[in-house]
Amino acid sequence: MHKISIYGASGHAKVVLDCIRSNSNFTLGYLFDDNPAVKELQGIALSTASQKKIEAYPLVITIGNNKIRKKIADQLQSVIAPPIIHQSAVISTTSRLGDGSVVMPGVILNADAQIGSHCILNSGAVIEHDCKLANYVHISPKAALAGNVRVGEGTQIGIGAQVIQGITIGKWCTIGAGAVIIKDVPDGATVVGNPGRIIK
Ligand SMILES: CC(=O)SCCNC(=O)CCNC(=O)[C@H](O)C(C)(C)COP(=O)(O)OP(=O)(O)OC[C@H]1O[C@@H](n2cnc3c(N)ncnc32)[C@H](O)[C@@H]1OP(=O)(O)O
Repeated sequence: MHKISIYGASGHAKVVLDCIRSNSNFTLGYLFDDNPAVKELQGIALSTASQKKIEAYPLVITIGNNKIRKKIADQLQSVIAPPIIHQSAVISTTSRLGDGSVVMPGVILNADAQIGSHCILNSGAVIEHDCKLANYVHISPKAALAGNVRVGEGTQIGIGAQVIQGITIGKWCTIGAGAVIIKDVPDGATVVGNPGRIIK
């Protein structure tokens, strides 16, 4: 079994811990958090993030906010963990997942999809064939991307949102909960509703 450390004692971390527990290849190494006031998560004691401990095992950054996850990843001098995949996820053998990415229960990742590093594919998300997601993307629970969708770095697709086939969504966008995206979305936009409209 390979030890994996996690950085960020958050609610998101609890689900990543479940993913680690569901996977016979991995067991928990250290658990870190920036906030010295946080002492434990689910009864697991936090470790002091000394460089020696940070480097001891490959790391997954368990911070849901995409910008903060990127900031921490840029700061840390550590080997990043291979993708952590809950055993209930259905992952095409022809798809690719970058290091530091996490795949929550019930995800479907279909043929030839390519997922960057430090991404979150959250519970029950569907990522169809040939989708391409850049680094630090978060696909929230039950969101669905049809075939050939492109998603730029740091973008969050909100819970239950749907994106039709062939759409390109830019970098650091926010797609609102339940939005239906039928047109390309420029970098940095916030889009809500059905059909999706830009509000920021
Ligand atoms: C495991 C987990 O928990 S993963 C986390 C999953 N979480 C999500 O998916 C959250 C997604 N976030 C949202 O949907 C948010 O509402 C956002 C980011 C789109 C907008 O948030 P804010 O920037 O704070 O916008 P705000 O709440 O001020 O709303 C602005 C306007 O958009 C509307 N609006 C906001 N969100 C939505 C939405 N999802 N669908 C339709 N309209 C919306 C508001 O009603 C408001 O309209 P008004 O100006 O006519 O009053």
